[in-house]
Amino acid sequence: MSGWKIVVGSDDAGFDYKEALKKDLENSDLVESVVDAGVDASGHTPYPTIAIAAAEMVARGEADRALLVCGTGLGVAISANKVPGIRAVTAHDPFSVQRAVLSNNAQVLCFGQRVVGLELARMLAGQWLTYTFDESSASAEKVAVLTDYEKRVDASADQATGSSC
Ligand SMILES: O=C[C@H](O)[C@H](O)COP(=O)(O)O
Repeated sequence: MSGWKIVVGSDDAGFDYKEALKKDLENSDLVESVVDAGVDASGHTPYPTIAIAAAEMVARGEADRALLVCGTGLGVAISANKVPGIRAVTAHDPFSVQRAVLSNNAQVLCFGQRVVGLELARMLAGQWLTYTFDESSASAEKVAVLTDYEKRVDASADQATGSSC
């Protein structure tokens, strides 16, 4: 592949880290493009708005991955996980970041600016870029349980509304 297409986003509590991580991503050979879903320096958009917008970009295939920051990394993860097809995690240690991709095929990584040091966050984001989920791994059938569940929920919603497609 030519490089990751990444969308970054944060609320005001994660803005400084989002800016620093965005710069790192823009300078990485492993990254093809970086889109910034906000906020800007004076922005006060609530974290769910930003996280959902970024996760929707991933769900639509406009980005491969999202890197999201709020105060704890929890709110952006909860929000991104509301978007069908998205697996978002908060991870502040190297093993969890690695397994988020290799075990869970998570497309969204979330950090808490009030939780993790900036240099550790930068290092973790750099490592995150080196991992790719192996669709032939034993983990794939476990992740498929999630996608199958989402399909079933979708199908029952369609049935309830009488939609046929
Ligand atoms: O998860 C939420 C985030 O940490 C957010 O940045 C801060 O939210 P709060 O102001 O409601 O604590």
